[in-house]
Amino acid sequence: MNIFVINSGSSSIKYQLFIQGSATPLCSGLVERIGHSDAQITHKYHRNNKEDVIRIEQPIADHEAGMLAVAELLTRADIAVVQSAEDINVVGHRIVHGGETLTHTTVITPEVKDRIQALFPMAPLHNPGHYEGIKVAEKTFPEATQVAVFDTAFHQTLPEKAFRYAIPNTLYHELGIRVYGFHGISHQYVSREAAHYLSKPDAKVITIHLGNGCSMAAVNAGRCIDTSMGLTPLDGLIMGTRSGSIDASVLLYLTEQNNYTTEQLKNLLNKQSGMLGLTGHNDMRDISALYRQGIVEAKLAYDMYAYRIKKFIGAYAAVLNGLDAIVFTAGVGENDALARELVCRDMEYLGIGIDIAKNELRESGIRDITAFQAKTRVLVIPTNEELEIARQCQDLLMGA
Ligand SMILES: Nc1ncnc2c1ncn2[C@@H]1O[C@H](COP(=O)(O)OP(=O)(O)O)[C@@H](O)[C@H]1O
Ligand SMILES: CC(=O)OP(=O)(O)O
Ligand SMILES: [Mg+2]
Repeated sequence: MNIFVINSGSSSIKYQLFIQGSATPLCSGLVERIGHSDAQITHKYHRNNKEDVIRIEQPIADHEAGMLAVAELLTRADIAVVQSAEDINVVGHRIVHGGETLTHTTVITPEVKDRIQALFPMAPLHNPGHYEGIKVAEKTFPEATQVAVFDTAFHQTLPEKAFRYAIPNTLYHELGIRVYGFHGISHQYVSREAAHYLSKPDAKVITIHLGNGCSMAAVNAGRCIDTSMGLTPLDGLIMGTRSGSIDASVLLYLTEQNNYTTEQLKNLLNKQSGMLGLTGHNDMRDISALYRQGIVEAKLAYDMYAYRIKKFIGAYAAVLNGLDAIVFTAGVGENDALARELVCRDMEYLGIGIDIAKNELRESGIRDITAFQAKTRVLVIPTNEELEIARQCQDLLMGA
């Protein structure tokens, strides 16, 4: 069985093709900077037992165009990862928002598609791209079983005291307004990897997923008990273009005093805020370069970014009533030593400290950057949402 996994984030599409049971993909790739004229596809595949890479730079207007380009690469005769589209048996899709009804990995039916579409307002940067991805995959791989794996599923174990908002009960019961939480596929994967690494199945772990979107989870013995995103992937940490937590009155103020429309507010908080709003850039590579040049906006933005994470670490150490490890993951978490250093600075009270030299090393695999004799382990664990999705597809279809 060949499983093709599609992970579309807000700014990128990642994909991997697995043979059932193998953790090493036949090919993998990344479409970056979707919506920009200098978008890029990096496609890696194996030929004659060695890895080849193709890089294509071309404008990619949206997720549909990105998906079409990927589908073409997969079956391109000169690469021949698969002979034809029929060789793909399963397509696993990452779906950010499953709401209250789509709580487990499931085969995609017309009804599932309708529900994903109905959730567009709750994941405006994501579910529309996923929906396009499903439509393209159905056309390109008509023989394959399409499977949805939800970012919200891992957070279904949150206790009610953690997932409810203190607003009238009817808004929860009638409209489903509650904390759902996101990046669950990643939090699940890295928290399990951390527990293995620590040889401690009942480990208390805080996972910190810092990509374009950023979120944290408190995981106790493999069960998620709290998380920083909410009804939508806007709440919590400061992100590339999203504000994270903000007093809801700011929105009322802007509406009443400055005539902002809901469309303007949506754009403001989702697309113009976060690191972009503070520095004019949303890619941490650009912002860290500015930080090192001493640009004050970049310094303040990094300090705010790290400070918000610190506050959640404190909160989650409290709700876990203990802490074995914190885990950094995703694009920023895995690559940005400065962000990790600022987060872990002055955290001795919680037993957190990092080895500055180890923090700067660039190595693949799990990295333990804990300072000598610090009580809480600080780990950098590369996430692999695609492998987690492939495993969940396999479990669903093989009945494991
Ligand atoms: N070497 C690096 N240093 C700092 N940040 C990086 C580096 N590489 C990638 N990033 C950051 O990772 C982000 C993308 O993370 P990723 O997890 O792939 O996000 P998403 O899934 O939301 O598209 C980029 O916006 C960039 O800021
Ligand atoms: C939920 C979310 O924000 O996802 P991503 O980080 O992939 O945009
Ligand atoms: Mg992501």
